[in-house]
Amino acid sequence: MIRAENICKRFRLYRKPSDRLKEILLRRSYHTLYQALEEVSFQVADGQTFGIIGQNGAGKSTLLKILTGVLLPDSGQIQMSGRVTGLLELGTGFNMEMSGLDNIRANAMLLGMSASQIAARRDLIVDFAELGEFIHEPLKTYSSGMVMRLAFSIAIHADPSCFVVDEALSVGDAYFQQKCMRAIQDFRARGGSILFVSHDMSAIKTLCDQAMLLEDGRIVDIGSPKDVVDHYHAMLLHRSHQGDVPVTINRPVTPSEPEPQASERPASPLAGTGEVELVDLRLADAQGRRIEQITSEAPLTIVAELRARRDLEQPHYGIGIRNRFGHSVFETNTYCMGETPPSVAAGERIRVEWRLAANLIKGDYSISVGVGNRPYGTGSFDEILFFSHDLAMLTVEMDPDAIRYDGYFNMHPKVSVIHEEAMA
Ligand SMILES: Nc1ncnc2c1ncn2[C@@H]1O[C@H](COP(=O)(O)OP(=O)(O)OP(=O)(O)O)[C@@H](O)[C@H]1O
Repeated sequence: MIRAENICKRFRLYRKPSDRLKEILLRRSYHTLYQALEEVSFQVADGQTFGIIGQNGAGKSTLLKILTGVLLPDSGQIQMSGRVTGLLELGTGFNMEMSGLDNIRANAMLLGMSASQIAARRDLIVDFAELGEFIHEPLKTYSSGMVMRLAFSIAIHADPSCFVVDEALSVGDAYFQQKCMRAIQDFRARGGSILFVSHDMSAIKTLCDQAMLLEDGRIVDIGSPKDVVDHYHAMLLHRSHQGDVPVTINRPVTPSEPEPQASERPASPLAGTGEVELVDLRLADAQGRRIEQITSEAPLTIVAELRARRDLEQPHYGIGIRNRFGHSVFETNTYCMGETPPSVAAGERIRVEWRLAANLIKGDYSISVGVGNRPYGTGSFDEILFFSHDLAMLTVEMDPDAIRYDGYFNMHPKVSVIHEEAMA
């Protein structure tokens, strides 16, 4: 278990390296203070996977360094039931002049392992790292992938109660990454907890039990991974928006407020300028009847009725379908489809009809809707006027006449089986 309460960390920033020396010699302040973490509190139960997300510079690495003991917080309390290990900055605590074997000894001691524990684990660490004869060579002769192998092997064999999984893992080759993932899954199955820091939002939603969103060193949201990732996406839209009217994120939950009951909680953050209003969203079958359930493979129509409160010179309309894990199974928009919808005048009402084949596997899906203006690049917009997930639900039932399959979609396969005598 990890309980972090009101963690604060400030860094001194110097304009020039020589200012540090001047500060000591002249006993005058030559620095400014940068608040990297402010009042960060959270809890990770044993066996839980806790995701930490946020943009570059949000404070994720600083928090991990504090949890692993690499940095001390300025204030705040941390309670944990054992040690937290992970890769962090590769080679923290490694001596590049020493051999792999000597580094195992030194690094394991830094992690708090006793001499007898190190002796007992040494062969396991060496075998897992698969460095062959390089284990006797100085680390300066290693590639970054080889350093990562050694660092991971030590960290996972150091009997942590919590393991940090972050982007440093991606330094390893595909074979070793898979091996690491299996070791992490075994660790979790034995009741270990995991702090997972990633920019891969699908992985956060799939792997984590809870997630926390950091922004400028503060917690912006904490809760179910799907909600927190949605909040993060809304924040990114907010950032990319160029229009005169700012995007607001309609998500009133903050960590200091009591968590609302699930039924009271807004389904997903609604991001937008308020200049386009969603009047109605309905799902219809081939006969145009309003539905909430459909048979796989049947034609589906999604109708979004919108009202513009201002002129939109280059409007585009988007649609998204997500499965119950919040994974996008399909999303597109009129810009990405090469369409050029007509401009819209203030006060005008628009009906956007999407006709799709619902060739999805049996399950529950949610519908997302977006409206942007002035597209650029491969699918970005200068202005995000409306964007929200989970606005309607759709249940897909299996078509009894369709093939049986697993995965997300029926890709309508055709197959040929050719015997040797018939091969060219
Ligand atoms: N030793 C340091 N001295 C001064 N400032 C620092 C130091 N370490 C981090 N910072 C600053 O603290 C802020 C948070 O940095 P941190 O590395 O924790 O962010 P992050 O969320 O991990 O970002 P990224 O996703 O890019 O890894 C940044 O603005 C960074 O410049």
